Amino acid sequence: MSANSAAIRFDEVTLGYGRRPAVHHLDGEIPSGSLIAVVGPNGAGKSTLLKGIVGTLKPLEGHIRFNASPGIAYLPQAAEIDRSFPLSVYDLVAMGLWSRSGLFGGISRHDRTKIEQALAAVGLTGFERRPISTLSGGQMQRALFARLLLQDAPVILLDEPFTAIDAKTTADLLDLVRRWHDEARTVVAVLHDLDMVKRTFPQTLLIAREPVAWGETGEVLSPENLLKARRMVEAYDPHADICHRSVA
Ligand SMILES: Nc1ncnc2c1ncn2[C@@H]1O[C@H](COP(=O)(O)OP(=O)(O)OP(=O)(O)O)[C@@H](O)[C@H]1O
Repeated sequence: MSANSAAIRFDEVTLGYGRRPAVHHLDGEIPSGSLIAVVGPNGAGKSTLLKGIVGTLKPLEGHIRFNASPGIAYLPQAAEIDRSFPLSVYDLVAMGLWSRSGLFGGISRHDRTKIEQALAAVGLTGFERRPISTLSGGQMQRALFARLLLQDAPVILLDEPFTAIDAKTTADLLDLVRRWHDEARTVVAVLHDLDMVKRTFPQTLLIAREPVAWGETGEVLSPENLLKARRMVEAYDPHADICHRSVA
């Protein structure tokens, strides 16, 4: 992927449920290799945006386009992950290889080494046989990051990856995010901790059912923009139909 090309391009995208738009007037691009935070009030449409990028939600209007062969690794919000599923930590992490080896491709010696390395990278060596239902929230998030490591995708989407995660685990996992950025992967993370965003994410998209500001984090997270975003979400009509406002 070339340095300044768009990893993801939005053409006047509307995303929603049924015919109700949740995010609209999304027009712009995320350059390849970006480390970008998506922030906004509750209900602003952040998770909806990630689902649109992953493809689990088809745009009601407009198009989302990718640089050739996107390859997306996606970490949903913790609440959306079923931890009662009878799966060991090892098998959960090994699932990261499926996109390339296929479900029945078998695990080679080389794969085993990679799985062990991923477990070591997140500090879970020794947890291989543990059922995921017995992990703490932080340990589960470490296992999910190990799976992301194995997916080896050029685009990584993280939905509130550090919510209810302690400082040590957050610091360890943020190191992996920085490593992905250094490897020129495109990382898009939904976050609520604005201090963390300012410290770690050079780019930010502030969203309130539509983009409010998009660009350098320091400029985007101004008190004026944050106030505007809050007012826009509060004023949004949840029963509104698709809006065909033209983009001037
Ligand atoms: N499956 C669904 N069906 C109908 N409406 C939905 C669905 N999922 C989300 N919505 C609505 O879409 C809007 C945007 O929700 P979304 O979860 O994307 O917001 P968010 O910015 O991620 O919020 P939070 O910070 O609270 O996680 C909300 O009004 C929400 O109620």
